[in-house]
Amino acid sequence: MAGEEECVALALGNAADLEEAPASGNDPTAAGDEEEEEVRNDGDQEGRSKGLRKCVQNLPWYMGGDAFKRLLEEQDIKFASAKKRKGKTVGFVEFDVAEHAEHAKVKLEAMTGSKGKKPKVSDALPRSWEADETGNGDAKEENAELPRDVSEVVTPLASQSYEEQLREKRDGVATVLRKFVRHTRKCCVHGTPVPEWLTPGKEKGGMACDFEGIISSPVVEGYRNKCEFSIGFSADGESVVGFQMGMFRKGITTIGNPRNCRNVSDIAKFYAGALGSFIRTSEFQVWNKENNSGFWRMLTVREGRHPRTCQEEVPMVAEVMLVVQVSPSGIASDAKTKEYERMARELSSAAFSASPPVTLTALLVQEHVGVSNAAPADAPLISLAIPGTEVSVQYIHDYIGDLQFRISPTAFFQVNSFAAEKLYALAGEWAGLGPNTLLFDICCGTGTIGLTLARKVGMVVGIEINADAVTDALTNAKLNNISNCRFVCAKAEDVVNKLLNEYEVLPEESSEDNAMDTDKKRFSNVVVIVDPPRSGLHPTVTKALRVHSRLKRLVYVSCNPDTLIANSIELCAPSSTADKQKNGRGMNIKGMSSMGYARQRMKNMPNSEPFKPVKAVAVDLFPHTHHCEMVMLLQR
Ligand SMILES: C[S@@+](CC[C@H](N)C(=O)[O-])C[C@H]1O[C@@H](n2cnc3c(N)ncnc32)[C@H](O)[C@@H]1O
Repeated sequence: MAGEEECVALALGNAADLEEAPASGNDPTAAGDEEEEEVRNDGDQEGRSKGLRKCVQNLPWYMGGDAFKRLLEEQDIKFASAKKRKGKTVGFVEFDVAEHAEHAKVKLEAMTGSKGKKPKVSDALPRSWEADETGNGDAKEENAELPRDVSEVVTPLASQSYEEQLREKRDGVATVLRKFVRHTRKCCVHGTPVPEWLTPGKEKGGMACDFEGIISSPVVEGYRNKCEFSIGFSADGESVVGFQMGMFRKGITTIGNPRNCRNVSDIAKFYAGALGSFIRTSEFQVWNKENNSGFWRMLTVREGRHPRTCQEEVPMVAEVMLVVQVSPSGIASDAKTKEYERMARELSSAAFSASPPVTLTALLVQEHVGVSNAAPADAPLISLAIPGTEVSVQYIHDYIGDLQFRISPTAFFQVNSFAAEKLYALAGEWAGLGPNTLLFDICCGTGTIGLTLARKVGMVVGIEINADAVTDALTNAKLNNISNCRFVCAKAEDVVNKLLNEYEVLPEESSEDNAMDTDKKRFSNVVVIVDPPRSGLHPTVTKALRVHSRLKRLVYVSCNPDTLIANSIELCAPSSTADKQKNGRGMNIKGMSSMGYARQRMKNMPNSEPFKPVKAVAVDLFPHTHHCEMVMLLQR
């Protein structure tokens, strides 16, 4: 999933969701696996509701240490917290006296903020239960930035017909295919010959290749098989399980009830409600994003379908996994354990007494103390016994076509299984596979793409960074009696070059009867399918693919058309005759778009035969949102 952005819209709050398009109003920058830094003043937080709380964007991060704190102290400013994500910094500061607030605002705005931008000081969005105390009137009325319902944030296209949504996404992908031409042409400097595809005629509409439009999702309501809910305060100050009402970096921390979100399933809504009811009886606090305190942080609901319910309007769900993320610091171990057991009893009782009863297959707690909800893949997972069931498991199963897939809590799986079937079938068709093909599935997750195509090829080599996903992929091969797959747990950038060169690929004409010989590692052709996270492929991977001359066919699948095009510039731009830059030195990438950066990286690309874009298509995996998957075939 592909997924995940930094796309315009808002993302789910977990690292896994970097790879997929968002379902929630969490800050996309919060979803990343990027480094985060925190400055926190653990001092007096009392009285914050009646003080003057300000949100500072573009905080001068270089002052994040002592100098900034000193300035704040001089002004008698209470510094709640600040976070740095992807170079953007947001802080919350609080004053007792309006005069101090004005004075500090002037001082802060006179500084140079992060990335050279001016700090912007605005009122932190008041929450309605604070309104009376601050004398600001009804916070909800005043706060034009806060949407009326979280569904406006999570499913911004929901008010349009599905046809209109598809048109909008199709046009968006057509636009990036035009940008592809413009940016790649800019790489043709110093007399570099311009390939024909860079001067597309009118029939191509200025696009780099044939564009086959958009494939619709077979299911458009409640299609998500995975939802990551934040736990926090609603606008009324109630503890709630739902989605963030806007971006944290805009000062929005309020959580909205997901009841009107059309992409969320009834089961996910049911469990968000059930956990919400439970935490309102808990002595432990919900997570407060402004000062990074509290216990209950997130709920992930994952669903696996019954076999053979594919393409039905309402998916029949056979298995459900719940992962509740908590921040356990400072809580005694036995108090925690008791609360986990109480939660297991409450959730299972709610599920079994619902009419009709709701499935519950696996219940886990993820303990994570970091600032962002994006827990590392190895954050401790505690499996809870579900009362009334004999065994506790840590995974669920879903189906792609007639293959069964085991899915572990942190493993990626496309969130719209029905539409994913269409996506994988198309990728396989375009890959032009045969019995002598060696297929690389780069960023393979639980092995979905490789395993669904394994019977058409000689051998599949999958590469995946998440160890649990690789264990799932190996299990999935066995579950489906597939024996010609190898799955390697590694960063693709660390192993792709070595793996590509490990197998002998003989040209078709010289191939003998035994050209496909997995023991001797000989094949007659090699094909690569890549399906990276939203950030795209690492430059080492694009370089390895480009310089591997035996690779003639590459299918790129992505939930982020921008990074797909950026990587395709590196794969398809003609080699320049100009001197190569050394190690990217001298590059000033500040504020550069992904495509601009790709053009810069082209300057380091060794001379090699470029690929040519042949055709592209969009596949709508995320109805009601701005997102879609894109597939492009590159050949040479
Ligand atoms: C969009 S998902 C695609 C997964 C799979 N193809 C599917 O459709 O289910 C991207 C996958 O890339 C993996 N990933 C992220 N960075 C990676 C890297 N540097 N090397 C290898 N895999 C990576 C993620 O863990 C995730 O499973």
